[in-house]
Amino acid sequence: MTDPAVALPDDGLVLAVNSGSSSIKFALFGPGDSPALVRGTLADGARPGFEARDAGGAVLVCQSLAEGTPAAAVFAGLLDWIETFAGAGRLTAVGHRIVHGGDAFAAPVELTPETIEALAALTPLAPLHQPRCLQPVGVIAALRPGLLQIGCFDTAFHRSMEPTVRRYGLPRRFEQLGIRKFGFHGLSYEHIADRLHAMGKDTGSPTVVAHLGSGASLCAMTDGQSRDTTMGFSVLDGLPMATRCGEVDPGAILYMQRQLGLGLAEVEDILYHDSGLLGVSGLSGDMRELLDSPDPRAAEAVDLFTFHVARQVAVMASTLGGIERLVFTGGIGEHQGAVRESICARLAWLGVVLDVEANRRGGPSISAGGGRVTVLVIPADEERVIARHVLASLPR
Ligand SMILES: Nc1ncnc2c1ncn2[C@@H]1O[C@H](COP(=O)(O)OP(=O)(O)O)[C@@H](O)[C@H]1O
Ligand SMILES: CC(=O)OP(=O)(O)O
Ligand SMILES: [Mg+2]
Repeated sequence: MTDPAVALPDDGLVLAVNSGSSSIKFALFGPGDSPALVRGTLADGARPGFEARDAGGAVLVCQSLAEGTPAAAVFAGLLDWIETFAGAGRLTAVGHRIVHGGDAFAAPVELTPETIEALAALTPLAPLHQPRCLQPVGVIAALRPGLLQIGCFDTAFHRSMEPTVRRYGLPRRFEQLGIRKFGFHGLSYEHIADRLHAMGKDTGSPTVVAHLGSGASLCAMTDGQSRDTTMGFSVLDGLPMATRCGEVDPGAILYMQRQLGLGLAEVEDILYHDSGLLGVSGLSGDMRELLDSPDPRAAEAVDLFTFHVARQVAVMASTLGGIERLVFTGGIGEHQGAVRESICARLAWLGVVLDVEANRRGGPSISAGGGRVTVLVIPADEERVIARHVLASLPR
């Protein structure tokens, strides 16, 4: 991107906003590649407000607002709090996770009216996510005109995938019309690649990273680059997720429409909002609630999830020609030892052997000595990658 006309002062701060399907996470960073000073979550809708904690996890602020408070008021509260907490004028730039960069956006970009319009035009490619990512950009632009905002793309990390990996078995003309695998969760995978490098790990080793959160996908990685991923043209493909279906025979979708008479909007709603863990259990899309439930349908939904994760790990290993390392990240990957355990049990044939005690403690290394595959748990930190991209784009 062209250099924005803003430099980061020595006491400048960058706000990173990570808008996901089930949460908006944020973090504040100072200059240099150091951990966040403040982390928090923000919500609009039924329970609007925000909460922020310091680096040690102590609550700094917890602001609950009346139901129905618009997002603009919640962000206004956050920006005001940052000024009170850090001092007026220190916030120099805001970085945003933008889920879809399409073909045009391969690197972080300044969010101007023109680029925002181009990104909004990609909404049909990520109808659930793109508006959620762009809303805070518009809100902050209105609240703080002139504050530099930069977009960082989930899709960008996967541009290293080979043409054969990206291509679907459709007539060529559809590929020319842009129907191909894009892949998502790229900022999370970039963070894992950075961490593996910083931990002194051999990044050449064939590695499969499992980002298991509300949205879930796998990435096959070597040399810090994506070689394959389970999500595709849209965020529906691959693993069953909290409310999204994952891999489904396209014939079943045609059947729903032609034979069962469901309309397009109805089918779209089912695939994005009513499928996955929620759809199969009929109870919840939240893994914590399913693991706590005595209902057999909850166990069936968890089984479907671990079955598909293990199955797709083998698919990723096939692209890489082997697997030497498996990394768990994301809310489920970091916090649900029981889910990791059943995924790893299904992968024993690949040489995955878990150290049960280490897995209970949560890692970072959770594989047993004799296994052929090193298994790690590394916390997701898309916010840090966003902040690093923002800092790299500011003139010194
Ligand atoms: N501290 C935790 N303990 C147990 N499970 C958790 C925890 N945090 C998140 N999860 C699980 O992770 C999932 C949400 O993951 P997360 O990565 O936060 O989602 P997203 O970023 O996609 O909004 C939920 O299924 C939730 O049950
Ligand atoms: C791409 C995607 O699925 O994101 P999230 O996990 O935030 O839903
Ligand atoms: Mg997330």
